[in-house]
This record gives sequence, C-alpha cells and structure tokens, in this order.
Amino acid sequence: MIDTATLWDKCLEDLRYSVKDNVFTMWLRPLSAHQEAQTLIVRAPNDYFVSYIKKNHLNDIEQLVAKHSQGSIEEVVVHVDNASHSAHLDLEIDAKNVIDQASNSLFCESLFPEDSINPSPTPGSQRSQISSTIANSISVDSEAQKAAFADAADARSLSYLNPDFTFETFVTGKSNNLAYKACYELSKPQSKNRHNPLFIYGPSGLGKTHLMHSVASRYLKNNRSFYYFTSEKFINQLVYSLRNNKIEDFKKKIKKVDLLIVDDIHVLAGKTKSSNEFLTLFADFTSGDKQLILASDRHPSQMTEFDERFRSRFSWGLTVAVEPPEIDTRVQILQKKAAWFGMTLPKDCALFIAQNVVSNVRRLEGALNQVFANANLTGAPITLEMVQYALKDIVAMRVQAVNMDNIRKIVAEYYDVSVKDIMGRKRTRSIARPRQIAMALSRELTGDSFPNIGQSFGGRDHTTVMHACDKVAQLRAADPAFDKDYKSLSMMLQAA
Ligand SMILES: Nc1ncnc2c1ncn2[C@@H]1O[C@H](COP(=O)(O)OP(=O)(O)OP(=O)(O)O)[C@@H](O)[C@H]1O
Repeated sequence: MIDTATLWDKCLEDLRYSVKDNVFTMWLRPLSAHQEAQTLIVRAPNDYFVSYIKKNHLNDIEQLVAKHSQGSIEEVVVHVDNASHSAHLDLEIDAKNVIDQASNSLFCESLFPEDSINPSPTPGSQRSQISSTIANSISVDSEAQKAAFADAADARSLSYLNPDFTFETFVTGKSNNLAYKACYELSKPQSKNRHNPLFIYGPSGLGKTHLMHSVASRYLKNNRSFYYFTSEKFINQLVYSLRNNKIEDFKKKIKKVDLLIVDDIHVLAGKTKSSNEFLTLFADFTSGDKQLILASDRHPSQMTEFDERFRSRFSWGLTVAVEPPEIDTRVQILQKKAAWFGMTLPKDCALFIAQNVVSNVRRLEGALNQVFANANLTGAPITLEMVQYALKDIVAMRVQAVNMDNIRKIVAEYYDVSVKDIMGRKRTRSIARPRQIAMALSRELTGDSFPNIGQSFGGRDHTTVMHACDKVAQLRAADPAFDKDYKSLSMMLQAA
C-alpha cells in the first residue's frame, strides 16, 4: 500500500501541472497531508485557505487521491493546520521513532542527505519519497545541481530549498539590512568581506530562513556545495548515525561541502551528544574557504542552555539581528508579494494590512492570503472596504490584545514599576519615562487620539501625551538601547 508521503507527493506533482504556477505556489504548495484510517486529512494554514481549497481544488484532489491510493483512501477532508510552524523540539527522545521507521530502507537512505539529490529521478520514485521525508535537510553538489536544474520534474525534490526565497524577492529596510548584506556578501564566490560564522537571530517569521535559502541558491548557481539542516533534522540524522556506528561517515559527508547552514540552532540546546558533535564540525566550517551560517530565535548571549564554549563560538564571526520591519518595508513586502502572485494590491489596502499586522512577515503573508482568498471566493475587487472586512477578525484580535490597560501593564512590568505609578503623578524619571513610553506605545499601537489617551492615563491633557510621544521619538533616535527596549515592548504587545 502506498504511504501517505508518497501519495501526497504524487497528487501535488499532478496538481502542479494542472494549475498555473502562481496558483500552485500560493495555494497548493503550502498544503500538507496525513492519513487517519481511510481518511486523508489535508492541512491548510487558515480558514480562508480551507474554504478556497474546498471550493476550487477539492474535487481534483479527491480524484487524484482515488487514482494514486488505488481506493485505499475513502475520504478526503480539509482542515486548518493548527500545528503549523510549531516546533518539534523533543527529537532526541523521538529519535527512537526515527530509527523504527528506518527499518523502511528508503528512509534509512534518506538519513544521509546527499542521497536525496539523486540526479536522475522519476516522479514518484524513491527520490520523491525521500524528499518528503527529509524535507529539511538538503545537500547539493555541483553534479547533482546541474542535473537538478536540467530536469524540471526535479523541482519538487528541491522544493525544500524554497525557490521563492532568493535575494531578489527579499525586501530590505532598516530592520534587516545588515543581515541581508552579510548574507549577500558571503554568497559571492571569493568574497573578501565575509564573516564566519554568520549568526542570524530574531523572532519567528522575519526572514532568517529566507535569507539562508537565498545564500544556498547562490551557492547552487555558482556550483558550490552546501548542506542545509534544521537543527531537528541534524539531530535525527546524527542520532541515527550514532546508533548505527555511521557517525564518522556522516561527518565526512558533511565536511565535504563548502557551506553548512543550521537553522534554529537553539533546538540543539540540552542535547549533549548532538551539540558536541556539532562542535567538532564547527571548527571545520569556520576555517579556510568554508562557511558556517547559523540561525536562532535569540542572541548567543541569551542561549543560557548552552555552555560558554558554544556561546563564545557562536559569536566568533558576525552576529546580526532581523527585527520586525518598519511600516514602509511592510507595505513594500505586501506589494511585492501581491505582484508575485499576479494580483494588484492598492496602496491604501497595503497600508491597512501593514498597520494591522506588525511584528511578523509570515503573518503579513497570511493576511494577504486571506484577502486574496476572499477576493477569489466572492469575486469582489480588492478595495479598502473589502480588505477591512476580510481582516476583521485579525483586527479585532489585535484591538483586544493591544489596549491601553495591557500596554500599561506590560510597560510597568518591563521597567519594574507599578501600574499605579504609571497612572499617578510622580515625576521622578524612573516613573515618568515608562509612563511616556506607555503613552507613545498607546498612540502607535491603538492609533487612538491624543485626548483619549490622555483621558485613559488618569485624565491627563492631550498636550502631555503629545509631549510624551515627541520625547520618546527623540530618545529612540538618539539612543539605540532605548530604541531596542521600545521595539521589544512593541513586539511583546503585538505578539500577546
Ligand atoms: N524582508 C522580507 N521580504 C520578503 N519576504 C519576507 C521578508 N521577511 C520575511 N519574509 C517572508 O516571510 C515568511 C517567513 O520568513 P522565514 O521563514 O524566513 O522566517 P524565519 O525568521 O526563518 O522564521 P522561523 O524562525 O519561524 O523559521 C517567508 O515566506 C518569507 O519569504
């Protein structure tokens, strides 16, 4: 009987050729599937996606599933994928499952990543099964890459090197310029200006993976070899190798390439064996012509679960942050993504979305998808009114989380003062400053009027709020540490 991964791969393969590229990229590639008894559960990122897929593609999917499963699947349902993007952290424990599954010889093979780039695949071959199984580890050597690009049918097996994640599709601004430049620089052959290791950190959904895939794509174009791992795949493959006395083979294979990328490196914390093995590779990739890129959700100094040996090594080269993009960058990202999907997004609509989705580009994309799905379902043109309607739930959630009570509470906690102090009249700087910050955040995040904000802060005059906003703007421009605190607070509130 066909396994679910292969079945779904085959269905996607067929769908890819039956719809336009942008429809496939936007609506079908993000889907995943698993099987429960005789039901295939297709998972989509959100409700709009689900309704769009049901309306436009479910019939085709059902037919393809029936064809490829040869009747073993009786029903196909489409659900929201609540677990999407949730990290699967406990992999050393889970490794037993991996080993158990490895009794399937295809999977055993796949534990050595370079096997995933067999240059002469056929759709539905071992290769496509492998690719869906180890979707997060990639190795490409020059032989394989030529074959991979020569053969269009190969594209899906490289689909985990997201073809949309390139330097050309990345929008830069103050929030990510340094990370972009560092990546761009080291992706040039013989660059004299590269830092090793390059450590990129920042919250989820801000483009770290996008940038690392962009570097990998450039390496690919320049016939240079690389491995890309998420930490969890690195751990899986390491554990398998250790248990099967293949660790030296595994490391030898990795050491052959020019570039090693490990995403979500924080996942290695506490996994003693895996992290020690990683450290032995570290030395190889930070000398000579080799290059190491690491990404994490936090700065090395904050990775307290790692011992000092790791933290200091992580900071040997260049450590760069990616931060939430400013509003004009968010607008640009929206317009660029819209154009990419062949849609026109009027400026006022882009501005509305950017004002309401602030801290995470992945969510920005989600909101855009929702707008497009709505336009597709209703056939309505994209206008501000339509966008406001399509995003009413997002806006309501934001209004709920970002209210002035919450802002005062979070700012008070952050500066270790009481909410009573913030509301009160004391003018000592240790209290007046957090109060001004809370007012400025209220203005920025709720968009409420100066008089209303003054009223909510213990009946103050609107000029006090205006003065607070000016003062905070001046301090942010003059003092990077202050600016960072402000941004952290803003992000905390928007993630709430
Ligand atoms: N500056 C940008 N320009 C264009 N697209 C962007 C930008 N930043 C992020 N994105 C898009 O946002 C989405 C999420 O980005 P990505 O997966 O790289 O985030 P991440 O920082 O690696 O998050 P995580 O830590 O959760 O893996 C991707 O679709 C990516 O293309």
